[in-house]
Amino acid sequence: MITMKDIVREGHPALTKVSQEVDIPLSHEDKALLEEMIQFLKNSQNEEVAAKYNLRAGVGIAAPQLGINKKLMAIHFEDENGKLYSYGLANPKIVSHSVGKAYLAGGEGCLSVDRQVEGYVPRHARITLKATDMDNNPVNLRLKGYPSIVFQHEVDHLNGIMFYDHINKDDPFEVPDNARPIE
Ligand SMILES: CNC(=O)c1cccc(C)c1Nc1nc(N2CCN(c3ccccc3Cl)CC2)nc(N2CSC[C@H]2C(=O)NC)n1
Ligand code: NI
Repeated sequence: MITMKDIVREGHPALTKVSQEVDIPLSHEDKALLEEMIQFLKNSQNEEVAAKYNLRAGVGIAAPQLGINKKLMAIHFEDENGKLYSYGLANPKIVSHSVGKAYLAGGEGCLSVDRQVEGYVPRHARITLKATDMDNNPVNLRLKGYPSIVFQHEVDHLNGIMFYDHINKDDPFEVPDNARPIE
């Protein structure tokens, strides 16, 4: 099972590299890795399991965070309406996005960053994302709100980008024009 010792932290080269696309259909190894990544997210959100294995809670994780520079990422969470987002994705690509921006009012956290980095992370408000899922099916997702932010955070990891790269250095809490806060 994946635990915090498997997650590389800031300064590890895997986090700033552009990862490689994976072959489709997925190899057994890549599919198994996606399954393990989803299981980690479920474990991290379960109070008992997280306490037992000292896991930090996350709703997304990308293979570079495990030191593996492959374009593989996992997302697992329920939104406020109880809609389940649970995906193991290969070669995700943002194919279109809104002009408008959005940001998490609470800022962003990352399993590979062991410190609080203050500031708003401006991102596209809405995105259309294409990818291949764990069963080798094409996925075409139109996302907005919190899900849109989470998917963008993880796609960034596959391109070697950390959330704080987006924070305005002069004014971390500057609200970009036509940006909306996501509570
Ligand atoms: C510094 N301020 C903050 O962190 C921050 C502060 C306030 C609000 C938000 C909204 C913040 N921001 C933020 N909160 C989260 N979680 C909220 C708690 N939750 C969780 C916790 C416990 C059980 C189950 C669950 Cl579900 C896990 C997820 N996650 C992310 N990110 C950035 S996008 C990828 C995602 C990620 O998984 N990071 C590890 N950001
Ligand atoms: Ni992260």
